[in-house]
Amino acid sequence: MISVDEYRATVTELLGKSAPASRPLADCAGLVLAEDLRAGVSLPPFDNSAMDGYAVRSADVAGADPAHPVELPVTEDIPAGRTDVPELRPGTAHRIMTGAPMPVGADAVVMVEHTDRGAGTPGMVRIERASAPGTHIRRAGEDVLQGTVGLPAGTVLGPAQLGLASAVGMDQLRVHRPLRVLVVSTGSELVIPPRKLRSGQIYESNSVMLAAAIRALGCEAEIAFSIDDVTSFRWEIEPRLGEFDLLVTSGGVSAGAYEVVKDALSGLGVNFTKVAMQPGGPQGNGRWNGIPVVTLPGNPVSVLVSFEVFLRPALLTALGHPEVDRRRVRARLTEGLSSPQGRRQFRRGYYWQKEGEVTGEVGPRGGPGSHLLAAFTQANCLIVLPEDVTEAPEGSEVEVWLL
Ligand SMILES: Nc1nc2c(c(=O)[nH]1)N[C@H]1C(S)=C(S)[C@@H](COP(=O)(O)OP(=O)(O)OC[C@H]3O[C@@H](n4cnc5c(N)ncnc54)[C@H](O)[C@@H]3O)O[C@H]1N2
Ligand code: MOO
Repeated sequence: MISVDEYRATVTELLGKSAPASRPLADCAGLVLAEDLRAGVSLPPFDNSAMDGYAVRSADVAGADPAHPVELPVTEDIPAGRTDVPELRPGTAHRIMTGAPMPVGADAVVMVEHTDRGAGTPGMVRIERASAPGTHIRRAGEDVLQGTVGLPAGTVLGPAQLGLASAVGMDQLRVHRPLRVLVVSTGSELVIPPRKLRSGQIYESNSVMLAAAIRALGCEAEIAFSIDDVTSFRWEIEPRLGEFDLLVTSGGVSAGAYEVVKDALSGLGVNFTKVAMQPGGPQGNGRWNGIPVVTLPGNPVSVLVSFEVFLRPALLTALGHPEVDRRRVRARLTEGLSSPQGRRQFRRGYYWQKEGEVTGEVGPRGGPGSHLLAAFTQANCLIVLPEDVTEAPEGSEVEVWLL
């Protein structure tokens, strides 16, 4: 048997790191920047008004207050987007909107609320507040300077990062290309909803879960199925391999008489092994026609736990993520648990933290059985019981991975 950590490292190495590729900005959410992004323009690109109001010379409105307003002629109107902004002559004001370029000659903006909005003498505005130099002006480059690194390589592209990329003029970004994954469920007992079940058949669930988990990381997933027949498995899957960066299968890897994945891929470059964990013991990995293959056991909970323990960190590494682990915390068990000697057990649990308490609590959801999928739907974490632990009493502290 191979250890969890050793197997995780093997799968991570197998997937490697995805090559950089250019993608439209709209398709980059959640992906990782592969190269430094230098700003093509400064932000703001020009001095502009932070308020709707009047651009003035501060000297012209010094001493203005509601009792002693200063009246100035309004000589221009500058909405945002105006590109020909005339100079402000001394003793005049320009009406200006938020985001509009500051005219040369103006050094302050008076908010419209501190004026009569031009409602008095036609063509004039009454300024009722003094304004120090620089008031309500957003300076060119105060956010980002042209030519500097706006986003370093390795940045995870969330809404703010994508917004900044667009703000400095990018329509494409160099990111670690998301992997295209072929997800194959195997089993002659499987039926895809809404077809009718016959006795002895079950509805398929692994491919739905795996595809959702893979897509949630930003990768692409396609689904295929195979009955437990080596010839039809190879016939269905082999011709499609070239379109994908990774093949993930479920089922057909343990010790029975019809282990389609094991029988089809043993000797072709895929190694089958047992990992010292529960669930998720029977595993396989390698290459088929040069394409990385990860074979997961068929039980649905084993599939999801194997994804969390091996595939998720490997895929995140391939995508260039700086952080590949779930957040891990210590929590007190609300119920005693037992675990097989020599295997790392991952139990489904629900974690919560009472207000004011440093250590949270965790209770199991469902037993250790790897067919108990409904219990997983009520879980928000995995409880980790190390290889040397066979009993974890109520009240003891355990490691918890927050999902
Ligand atoms: N003699 C032994 N038997 C088993 C061992 C063992 O070591 N010796 N290991 C057990 C463990 S642990 C697991 S996990 C399973 C893994 O078996 P396989 O990977 O070969 O998976 P299958 O037998 O094909 O399926 C297991 C179980 O899961 C259901 N299944 C499979 N695929 C799907 C799917 N896409 N959607 C929903 N459910 C699925 C399948 O019907 C079986 O009930 O082996 C144990 N046996
Ligand atoms: O190791 Mo199996 O994956 O318990 O269900």
